[in-house]
Amino acid sequence: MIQERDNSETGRIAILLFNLGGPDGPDAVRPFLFNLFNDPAIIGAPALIRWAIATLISRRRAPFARQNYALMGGGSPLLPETQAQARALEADLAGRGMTVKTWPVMRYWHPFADRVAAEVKAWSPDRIVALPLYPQYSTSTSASSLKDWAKAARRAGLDVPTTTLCCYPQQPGLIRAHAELIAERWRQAETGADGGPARPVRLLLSAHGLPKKIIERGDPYQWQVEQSCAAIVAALAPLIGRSGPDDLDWQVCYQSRVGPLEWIGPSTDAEVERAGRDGRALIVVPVAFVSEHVETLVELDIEYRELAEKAGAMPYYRVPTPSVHPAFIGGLGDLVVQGLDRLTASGGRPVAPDVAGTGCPASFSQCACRAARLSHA
Ligand SMILES: C=CC1=C(C)c2cc3[nH]c(cc4nc(cc5[nH]c(cc1n2)c(C)c5CCC(=O)O)C(CCC(=O)O)=C4C)c(C)c3C=C
Ligand SMILES: [Fe+2]
Ligand SMILES: [Fe+2]
Repeated sequence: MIQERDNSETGRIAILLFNLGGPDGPDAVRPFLFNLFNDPAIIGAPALIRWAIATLISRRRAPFARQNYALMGGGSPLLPETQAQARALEADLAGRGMTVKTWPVMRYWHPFADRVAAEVKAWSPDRIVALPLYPQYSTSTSASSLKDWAKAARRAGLDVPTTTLCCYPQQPGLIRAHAELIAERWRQAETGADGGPARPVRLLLSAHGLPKKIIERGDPYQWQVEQSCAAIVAALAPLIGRSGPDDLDWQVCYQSRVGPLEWIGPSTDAEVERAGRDGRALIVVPVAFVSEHVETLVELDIEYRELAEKAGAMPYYRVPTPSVHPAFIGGLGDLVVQGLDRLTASGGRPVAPDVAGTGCPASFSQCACRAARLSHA
């Protein structure tokens, strides 16, 4: 349901859309990788050792990563995708009578937080909404971006009442967008629309993985991914004429493993192979990304598709990310309105938590829903 606002009530609102960032050309691949591996949220070693590790890994990984980015024209589409989401969100909120300006803020490549903080200060907003484009909270993503922003805002002398959206693993618009996008592919798969005979279908809900030790330290990411997946399958079932989640063949799995550490599982590649052994067609859904980039356009569309062909898990359908799906953008709009309401109710200060019953497993310092005293949406 759209929540209406009138302009005089809301003032000038700056919305920050946080994401990871991606190289904008071949020369940017190595410095982008360096920035990523030099982040203490990714490699938790002392600064000098981390710098040396980041230098080494980025040098080694760059040629291989460059080949993947070359398959998308040399650079990442993540920034243009995020800019399209920013325009769509501005249009959604304009339709509710709100004056907003939206900035993408990237963690490891341009536009960096320092530049955006200077631009936001020059625009002179009355309030700021910090909205990570990560539905599921992780210390390695949302927390890293929010810390980076807090430092940049201090350096820029930007001191404006701010509401921070922690995470929204079950936000109804997000879930509906996923379910509708899956349902389209499901109908094609079940009718054998690609020319082949229809086979039983397995749904793989694939999220970016994380090293196990990050989860063991209390990061709520995996728990929230599982919450998203359960909600998506529950919303999907009636759209495809099933009685509920138990009436569907579905599996949560984790992609994009990097480095020698043990990562959470099951891995998406192992699940693709298992689907082949079980004689299943596959529908693969990226559940932790909200836009297209190397992990979807190369890893899911090329690498896992090839694996599925080899394993006999065909046909293989990849569901698009929520991107500018109206239900998803409307859901982001609702989150913005709810965040601003909390800020108003608290007179500009973070509000008392509504965390009872969320079951969030994170320790106090590790999930913004508690640290920033916000609730899960
Ligand atoms: C849910 C989102 C993400 C989590 C969690 C995450 C953790 C994480 N990532 C790496 C290492 C790499 N990630 C890379 C690309 C990449 N990662 C995400 C999202 C999450 N990462 C996105 C959206 C992208 C795409 C960037 C783009 O192209 O625009 C890469 C670079 C690609 C490559 O070389 O494979 C690396 C490296 C780690 C180590 C990690 C958790 C500790
Ligand atoms: Fe990543
Ligand atoms: Fe939490």
